[in-house]
Amino acid sequence: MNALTLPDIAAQATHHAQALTWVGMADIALPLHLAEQRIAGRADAGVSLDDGEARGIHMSRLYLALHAFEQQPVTPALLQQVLGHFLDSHLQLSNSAYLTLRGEVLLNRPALVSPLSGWKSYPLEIRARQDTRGFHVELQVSVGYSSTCPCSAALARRLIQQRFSADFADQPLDHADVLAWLGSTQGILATPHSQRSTATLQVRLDASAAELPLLTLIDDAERALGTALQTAVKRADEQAFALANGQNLMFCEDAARRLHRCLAALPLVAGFHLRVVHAESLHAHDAVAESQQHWQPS
Ligand SMILES: Nc1nc2c(ncn2[C@@H]2O[C@H](COP(=O)(O)OP(=O)(O)OP(=O)(O)O)[C@@H](O)[C@H]2O)c(=O)[nH]1
Repeated sequence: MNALTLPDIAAQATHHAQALTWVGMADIALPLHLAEQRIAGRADAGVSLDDGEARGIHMSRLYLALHAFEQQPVTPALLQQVLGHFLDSHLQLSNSAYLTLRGEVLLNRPALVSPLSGWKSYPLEIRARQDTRGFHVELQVSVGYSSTCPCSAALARRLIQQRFSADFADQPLDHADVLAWLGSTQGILATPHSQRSTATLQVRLDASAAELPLLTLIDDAERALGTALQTAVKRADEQAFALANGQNLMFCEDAARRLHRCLAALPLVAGFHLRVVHAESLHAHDAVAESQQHWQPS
């Protein structure tokens, strides 16, 4: 029995004519080349079914077109080529093609002070679309960082001032006594709260972008925040991290504004959306801020 003798249900006419917005496959396992590494990816591949009379699309044609990612790094040109295959293999059926790739890259990050390094993971998503309006590609990546509450820091400082005032009332200030007091927990009696935080950055690339600016996006965002999560940490690194947090006190609004400025300065970015989530240690809920520029949800 060969393909010619097998019934092709997809090619039949349907009894309930209706065009469909998206038809395809979700969560396909797929190796991807990104950031000069091979990662375990997942793909959602689909097309619109504009011919409402046609029973179905040809799933295998979309699936086989994904093989192109096995040999080459993911670039806007490759995404456009694969979407072109989706449409070419669905002539008269589909006007729009969609592809979402998901995965995470591991980047080796140096410690702040010690000569150590370790791996940090960055979840990412790439969404591409080819339709009558043209080719459209978005890159999304999540970046973890630390945020120390500026209000909490100010309140802690006030308590320290009050304790200082009480402990050194009615006595001349002695340098050695003050130094010892500064190093004691009864002197520095309050600390501000910090939280592990996440920025989810989505950028829509300009049509002329030849590469996905994954590393630039991550590096620039971490630089803008100043308190990226660390990997290998010795005490010297932890002390440097404490200093970085103290010098970068951030409400979620502050983090969002820093990142807005950072994304607005990136070349070949036509629009962006960002969302920061501070998983509060003061509350049992999160503090969240969003910002965007020239952004329409896809
Ligand atoms: N359209 C459609 N196909 C499905 C679905 N679920 C499973 N399939 C199967 O996907 C398989 C591949 O479909 P096609 O790409 O049309 O396969 P084919 O007819 O051998 O390939 P072509 O000759 O290229 O059309 C078929 O065996 C379908 O039964 C579904 O919900 N919709």
